Amino acid sequence: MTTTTLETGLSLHCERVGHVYSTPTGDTVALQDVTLTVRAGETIAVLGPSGSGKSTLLAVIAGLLAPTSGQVWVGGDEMTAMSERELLMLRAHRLGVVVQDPSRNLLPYGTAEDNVRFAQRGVRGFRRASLPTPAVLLHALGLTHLAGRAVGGFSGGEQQRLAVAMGMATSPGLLLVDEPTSQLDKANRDAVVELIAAVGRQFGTTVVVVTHDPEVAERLGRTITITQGRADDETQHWQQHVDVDLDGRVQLPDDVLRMLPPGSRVRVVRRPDGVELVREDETEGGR
Ligand SMILES: Nc1ncnc2c1ncn2[C@@H]1O[C@H](COP(=O)(O)OP(=O)(O)OP(=O)(O)O)[C@@H](O)[C@H]1O
Repeated sequence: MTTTTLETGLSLHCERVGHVYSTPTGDTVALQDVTLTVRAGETIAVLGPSGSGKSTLLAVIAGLLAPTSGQVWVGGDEMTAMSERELLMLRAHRLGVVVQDPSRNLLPYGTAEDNVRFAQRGVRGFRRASLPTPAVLLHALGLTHLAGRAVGGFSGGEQQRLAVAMGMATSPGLLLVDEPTSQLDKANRDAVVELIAAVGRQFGTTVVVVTHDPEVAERLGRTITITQGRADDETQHWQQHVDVDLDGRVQLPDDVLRMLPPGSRVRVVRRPDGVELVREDETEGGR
């Protein structure tokens, strides 16, 4: 039987992650209580304005920055409990990072193929044999026709696509991409976003894309919004803790109150493990 050592998508979970930058002029709270979950193989966008904490969050998930509070799990392993050596191994073999500004990811005098090969240089032994070849990666990013061309002359969109190919070169389980479209026109932006989503699907990779552009986020499926260091992960809303006060009252979360406005009538359905609140429509009200 042939066994494959290729990484399949890794799940990601951040639990109450916070980060404070301490400088001689004072502290900046960049992240506060960020809790989010990304399923294995899922592609998501982290959307937020400049200064909201997106790059800090990406650096924490990439293991490049230790959060000042909270925990991060990648593929079920607690990253925030790892030694430097373990983190190094995780970054080398299981994570792919594409930093902002594509040229910072590339060697300008090499060809596209050289660049991908260079990104694979650290992978040795039996794992090396199971990596996708430069030709396969360049094809996945629509760059086959440029494989032998020096990347110094590439357009912005071509450089960005190659940067993604390099991020995927070690066959990571989790690909982190920082602002992949900030320097592109609309047509190139849409093409790059579509290709990022497509390589995620093709290789089963979990992909997190940081962007300030709502149209980019929209094209990537699920969006986690980050504002002033706080993340709003809509999937977390499905499970939220509320307290029953001493008089037996419960303060419902705002989004639930929009479904069940104050004064509305609800049916309380008893379940073995709790209760369910079901809105009674006007027509059902008298039943
Ligand atoms: N090395 C640092 N030292 C001090 N403060 C920092 C540092 N890096 C970021 N910050 C501050 O932390 C906050 C979050 O910055 P971050 O770069 O994570 O935001 P961002 O959403 O990625 O912004 P941008 O899109 O402009 O890169 C900002 O107030 C920023 O000024």
